[in-house]
Amino acid sequence: MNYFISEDLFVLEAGGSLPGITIAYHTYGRLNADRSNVVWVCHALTANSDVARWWPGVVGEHGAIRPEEYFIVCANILGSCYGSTGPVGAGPGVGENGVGRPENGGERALYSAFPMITIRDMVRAHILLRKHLGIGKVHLLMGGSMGGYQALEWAVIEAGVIERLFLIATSPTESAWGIAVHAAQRLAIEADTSWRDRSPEAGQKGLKAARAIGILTYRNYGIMVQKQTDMDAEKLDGYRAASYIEYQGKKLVERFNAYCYWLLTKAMDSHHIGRERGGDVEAVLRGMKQKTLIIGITSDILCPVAEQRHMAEHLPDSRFIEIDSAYGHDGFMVEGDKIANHLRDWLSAG
Ligand SMILES: CC(=O)SCCNC(=O)CCNC(=O)[C@H](O)C(C)(C)COP(=O)(O)OP(=O)(O)OC[C@H]1O[C@@H](n2cnc3c(N)ncnc32)[C@H](O)[C@@H]1OP(=O)(O)O
Ligand SMILES: N[C@@H](CCO)C(=O)O
Repeated sequence: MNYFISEDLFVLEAGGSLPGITIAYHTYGRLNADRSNVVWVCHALTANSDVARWWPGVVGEHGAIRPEEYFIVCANILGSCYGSTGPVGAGPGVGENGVGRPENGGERALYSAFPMITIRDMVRAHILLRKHLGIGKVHLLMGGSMGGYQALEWAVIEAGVIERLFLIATSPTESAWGIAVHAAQRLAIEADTSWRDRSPEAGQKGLKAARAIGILTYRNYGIMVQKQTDMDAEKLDGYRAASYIEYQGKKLVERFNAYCYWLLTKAMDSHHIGRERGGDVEAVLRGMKQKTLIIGITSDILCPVAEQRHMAEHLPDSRFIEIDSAYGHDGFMVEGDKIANHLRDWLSAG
């Protein structure tokens, strides 16, 4: 893990500011002589900069994007808890779920006093890092779900820097459905009596419930019935599906923080590539010149394929592919091999 620190005032889109920011990031491979082999990956809500770990089929030694060929960068998003500036502080020593203390002058936690951020703020932080790394062109910018939100924004903001795009399970605006899901998740966090305590443990029960709500939208009816149906017809309690959902909530609490989750769902709600650009999403898409691969997952109930098809219809130079996966929205991470095959094929077509 590397850390980039910018000591300049970072003015936020919604009106607040941060006195400086820290960005935690991973790189894999080497920049080639003419700096033309950069692949930048934007991660989704609860992932982190170690993309080779969470997207192994797609990025890494055995993936479509290999460090032998590309200089791969992935940065932890602003507002998260994996080392970048966020509600629980930043820098080495801050634990993933915010528990721990910053070392080496790392930033202190602001908790609920942390200002509102948007997807554009995340992108502007990535741009600072891009410049710091001496990268002039990004050959391929890619992301799924909220990672795709950042990729789209970045491709609009720096049209001359981003050469190609790969977008999966994502959309040019947050849908009313997504906003409603996030509102329900924040209600769960806010209902926790420890919420807003000035502690990294605040809101953990609420976070568990919020993740449980999220899982219902990251999966779907089919996979739940297929994997979690009880065979014991005599049961009256202790069902597998209930235990699965509870376990998923508990697992997230061990690696994520309620303040960050609350803040990042707000940032997702703000996603709209037409904002301050005339409001016309289709016109903004038509103005994007990058060669773009778009993948939708047929069973995705959070960002349904209709959203990706809509993007493909308006982006001037795109290839659109639907993949079948039982996993729904999270198929964008689980189906690494299928995704890698389409990505390789698209990249080799030039
Ligand atoms: C630091 C890191 O961990 S790096 C990766 C961190 N995660 C991210 O980056 C975010 C993106 N990743 C994700 O959202 C997820 O990891 C995904 C989508 C890729 C895969 O989800 P998973 O939870 O691993 O898969 P799945 O839904 O099949 O659940 C499997 C887990 O549920 C458990 N489980 C399955 N059925 C049940 C049940 N009935 N009751 C209780 N537990 C159950 C399994 O034992 C397994 O546990 P484990 O994760 O401790 O091995
Ligand atoms: N499972 C994903 C969902 C959001 O795309 C995550 O936790 O980041």
